[in-house]
Amino acid sequence: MSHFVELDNITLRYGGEDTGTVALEGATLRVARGEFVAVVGPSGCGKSTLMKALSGLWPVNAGTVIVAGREVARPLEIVGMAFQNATLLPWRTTLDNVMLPLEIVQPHRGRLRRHRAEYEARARDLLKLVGLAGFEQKFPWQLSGGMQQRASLCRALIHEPELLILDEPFGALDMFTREELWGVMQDLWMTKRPTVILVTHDLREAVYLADRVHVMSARPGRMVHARTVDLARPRTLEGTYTASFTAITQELREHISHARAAA
Ligand SMILES: Nc1ncnc2c1ncn2[C@@H]1O[C@H](COP(=O)(O)OP(=O)(O)OP(=O)(O)O)[C@@H](O)[C@H]1O
Repeated sequence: MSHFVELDNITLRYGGEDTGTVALEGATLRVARGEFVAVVGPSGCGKSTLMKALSGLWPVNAGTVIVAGREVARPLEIVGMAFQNATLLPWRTTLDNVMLPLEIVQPHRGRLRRHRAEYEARARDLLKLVGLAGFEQKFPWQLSGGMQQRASLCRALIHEPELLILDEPFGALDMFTREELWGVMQDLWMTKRPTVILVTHDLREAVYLADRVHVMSARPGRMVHARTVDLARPRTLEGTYTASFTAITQELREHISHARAAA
């Protein structure tokens, strides 16, 4: 069966052959369409690098990257991204920040002028879904960090990307806000069903959100363990304290400890 995302035996090196840093070596990851996958691993193991390879932002030295049946050779347009910092443009309102990808990505770019009302309604719907109704005309600096991150999730989804890459999107937030946004993210995913790849340091976050969690080795990174999370959805915060949930986080923790010790 061909998967929506196929990273096969990737090697990626920053810098020259002799002096460079080998960030990934023999990394393989397959994700089916509509799946939610999390990637965890020791610090500096190459998680963000894997996302750069996947999105076409950085070319690989060996191996293949295939998304939606096509080899990735340049930055992908069917991808939405959100990072640790919300990176909203301070001079744009929340609504205009969310609509930004529509000004860049085709076919929306060509349609935006004539169909602005339709697109604006889509942006307002998304903002409502994440609890930001009424904040459309506020500027980023008038929002809390958690609200900015909600807006950045809307921006990542506005062009209805088939693939959503989330690199530590909740990492800079306090624990309560982070937990709240897990629920928001789960709702967004259950409503829109994009394929999601989430990089995180937080094992509770990974298990709460993902269908499957992949553990990477220390650098040079490759996949060393995959754990299916077969807990019913929608998942709840209370559920993260049950024995079946903590058994999974514990198992993942042990794999990460081994990966760190082997470094
Ligand atoms: N642009 C770059 N040039 C040179 N080396 C880089 C570059 N980006 C990352 N690296 C190195 O590649 C390795 C993997 O980095 P990467 O950011 O992918 O790890 P990570 O697993 O996401 O880290 P963390 O968990 O700390 O966020 C690290 O040793 C890092 O220093």
